[in-house]
Amino acid sequence: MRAIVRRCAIAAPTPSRSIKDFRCGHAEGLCADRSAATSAAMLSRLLRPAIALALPPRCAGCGAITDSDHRFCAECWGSLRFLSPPWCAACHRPLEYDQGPDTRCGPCLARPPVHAGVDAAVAYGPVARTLALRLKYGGRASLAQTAARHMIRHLPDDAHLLVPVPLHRWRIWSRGYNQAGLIAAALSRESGISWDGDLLVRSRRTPVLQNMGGNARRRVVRGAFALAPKHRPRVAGRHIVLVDDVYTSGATTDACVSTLRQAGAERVSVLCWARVIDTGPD
Ligand SMILES: O=P(O)(O)OC[C@H]1O[C@@H](O)[C@H](O)[C@@H]1O
Repeated sequence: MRAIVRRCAIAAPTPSRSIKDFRCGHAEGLCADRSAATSAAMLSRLLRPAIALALPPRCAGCGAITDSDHRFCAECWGSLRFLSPPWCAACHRPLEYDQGPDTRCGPCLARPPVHAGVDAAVAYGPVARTLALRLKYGGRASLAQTAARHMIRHLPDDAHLLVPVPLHRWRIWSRGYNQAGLIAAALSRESGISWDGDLLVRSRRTPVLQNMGGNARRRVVRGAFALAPKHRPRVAGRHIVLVDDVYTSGATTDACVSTLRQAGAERVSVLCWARVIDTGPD
């Protein structure tokens, strides 16, 4: 886990900012004209009190007014389950009690994972779900930063590159953004580690996974991801952190991890906002 959180005042290297990022307000730090940037900063300083009055910071869970941005109210905060050890040595699924550092859970013993660990800030529950839905379907881009601030403590120290789980281009077209890309960009700003949202692509459309069991999910996402040969040098021999909003069965991230490993990535860790913990068998 990340011992020291590095914070950057300016945007981290973003080799692949695309139009969707600009639409979502992620263009800070890109202003070429210095005086324009200064004027914009002054205007923003002047308008801040009025904006704070009209649009006060709100809890990401229930919408109650909070004292600052990216906070939860006391009730929602208290209901979040932050994930930490004891957990399975391979997939970090929480264990009921500490059974030693090398203990693996049943699913990891039955099928050794392709990833180098799965971490999530919180267990999937009502508040975690609300944040994820508002970010994904409600256009609340700033919630990516709220999520990232809680995910960063799980960022591996030796991570080289953050790669979001991609959406198919038609889904980007209809939604206007990739929620995983927004989280990766926010994590990049907070940690200083670069992200690349164009490297991995969803090369074919996949149905919405809701109401599907793990096996069905695996079937529909198998072979759905690709990495162009020209991008291989970016991942070869690297420790990649794959970023997503929600981890349910792991079908989506496993398919992405396999693609990245086939492209030469040395290790691929998974980092999500929320993880569904009690997934039963199919
Ligand atoms: O593949 P699993 O982990 O089952 O489901 C999680 C995926 O399903 C989507 O809604 C999420 O955004 C995430 O990409």
